[in-house]
Amino acid sequence: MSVLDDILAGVAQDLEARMATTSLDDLKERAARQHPALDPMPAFRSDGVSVIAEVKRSSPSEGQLATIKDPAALAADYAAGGAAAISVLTEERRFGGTLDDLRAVRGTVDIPVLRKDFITTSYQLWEARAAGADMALLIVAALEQIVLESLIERARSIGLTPLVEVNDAEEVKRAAAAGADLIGVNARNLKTLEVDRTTFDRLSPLIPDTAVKVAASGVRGPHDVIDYAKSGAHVVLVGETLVRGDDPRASVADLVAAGAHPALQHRW
Ligand SMILES: O=C(O)c1ccccc1NCC(=O)[C@H](O)[C@H](O)COP(=O)(O)O
Repeated sequence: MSVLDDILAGVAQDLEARMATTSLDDLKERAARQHPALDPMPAFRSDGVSVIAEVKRSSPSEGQLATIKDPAALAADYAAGGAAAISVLTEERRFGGTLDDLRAVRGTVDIPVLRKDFITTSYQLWEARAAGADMALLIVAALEQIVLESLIERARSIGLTPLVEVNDAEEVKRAAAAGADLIGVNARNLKTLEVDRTTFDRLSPLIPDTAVKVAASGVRGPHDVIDYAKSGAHVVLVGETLVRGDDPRASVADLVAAGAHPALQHRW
């Protein structure tokens, strides 16, 4: 069993328990009471490299990373540092995240918020919107093509922007065929946990020019933002480096400043 299979099995059990206590109709009512979802794409398509800063307590690869008693305060620091969006890990068993974290972050920042989880059903998309998310992660490696296509469509229909994650050339083809326009290349192979920062450089040319390209994982500092930008990244998604540092606001600001260098302007 791969790490991803193991995570998905735990997520399915936890999902079953939530579905037994909260009906889909209830989620839809809560979603209807939320403000309309924010669109992250204009910021992602603007000049410079945007930063998605992640609230991440622990991970299968590293174990505990940071306690994060107040995810909303951390997100506020990220926003003050210039983050274009906040990613909130809501998976509990391996990442120590919750939907309450997402709700708290949503209640504090006015930039788009991503639900980072292992989504395989439309119920989880409704949970995301009901908690105030604007974006939802869809991992190609975790989904049959027909399910990927229907979740992209469902996400959009309820106002969420789907971030479609890939790790190899075949998955890029599948994401493009499914109509994804926000494609994240994860340097971390979710089956082996190996991080290979060259993955983005290899896959970037295969992503349609019309899509926003996100480089996820393994960003240790401004030099990695510059390297990813030179390979065509419009956005970087950063977790571990930010939660391990002493000053999240300054760390985000350093990444944003690196991505704003005039030599790295987008060519749409
Ligand atoms: O982070 C992990 O160990 C991990 C393991 C298995 C599935 C997903 C995992 N991480 C999710 C992510 O995609 C990262 O949190 C995100 O890209 C940020 O990465 P990093 O900056 O390296 O923390």
